[in-house]
Amino acid sequence: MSIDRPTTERHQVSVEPNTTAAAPAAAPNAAAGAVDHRIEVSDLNIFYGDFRAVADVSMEIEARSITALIGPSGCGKSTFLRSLNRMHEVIDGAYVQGHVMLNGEDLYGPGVDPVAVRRKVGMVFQRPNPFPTMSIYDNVIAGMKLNSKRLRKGETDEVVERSLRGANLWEEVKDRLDKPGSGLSGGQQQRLCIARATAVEPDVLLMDEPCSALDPISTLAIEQLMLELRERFTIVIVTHNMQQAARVSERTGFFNIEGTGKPGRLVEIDDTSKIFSNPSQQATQDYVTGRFG
Ligand SMILES: Nc1ncnc2c1ncn2[C@@H]1O[C@H](COP(=O)(O)OP(=O)(O)OP(=O)(O)O)[C@@H](O)[C@H]1O
Repeated sequence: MSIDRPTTERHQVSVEPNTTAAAPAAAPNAAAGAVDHRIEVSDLNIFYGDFRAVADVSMEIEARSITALIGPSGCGKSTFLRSLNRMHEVIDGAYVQGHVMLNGEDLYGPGVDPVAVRRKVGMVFQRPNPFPTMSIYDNVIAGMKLNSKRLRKGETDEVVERSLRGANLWEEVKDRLDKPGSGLSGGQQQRLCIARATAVEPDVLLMDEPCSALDPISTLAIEQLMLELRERFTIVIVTHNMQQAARVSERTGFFNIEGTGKPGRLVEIDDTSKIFSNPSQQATQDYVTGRFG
């Protein structure tokens, strides 16, 4: 889409799901009575003007787990992901019909402020996009500043350290926090973007092909980080890399498209191990075994 295209990364045949990522029966650290950050999407249709890009999606996204969205190019994965924090609305003429519930609140309900939605539902993009001239420190607190709260230095120091530690970046940058974020490697920049997204303590983290611009070592670091972050956040990731979906996610949703000009649809969503070994739908089987896409 006009949103970033994937690079050369393509899915492979014969993907072995990583059973170590198997879904815990209950959210790992969901305290009794705590609000769980589960998402319920019902009858969601997403339009760019007259064009319906995504049709009739209903799904439940489990709290504090990783849900991967896979499917061929143009089937609407990024569009759907962006609709989960109303990010698609930055495109003129884009709108949705349907409901996205988070913590019992409809993110599309009357009077709901999209900026408030994006505070609860953070996003990490395909290409690391730290503010280039801003220091590492200021990058981390950029979102908090936008939220307009006046912050004391002691407070921000604490947030910066906590967020960078949480993104497994602290040790690498603690001695150069005043240097520009653009001076970091691609993988470090992506971890900086994750620190920035988590600094505002969102409930949900959306990741749109977060590793597709990274080398294998940095990819591994981000995947490891995702497994740690799922203890605290509900994570939804779009990926073209089926091994990645199998390695990190507990649930996988397969989207498909019948042809050019047709809307993308959710074919099925299930436990990742089932999607890759014994999916319910033939189209899913064909896709995960590399017969098309
Ligand atoms: N800004 C836009 N205006 C109009 N149509 C758009 C826009 N962005 C995306 N689309 C269309 O919406 C459909 C879904 O695109 P989307 O990028 O969400 O699919 P995708 O599955 O994420 O694709 P890819 O894997 O190639 O990134 C496509 O037909 C695309 O051309």
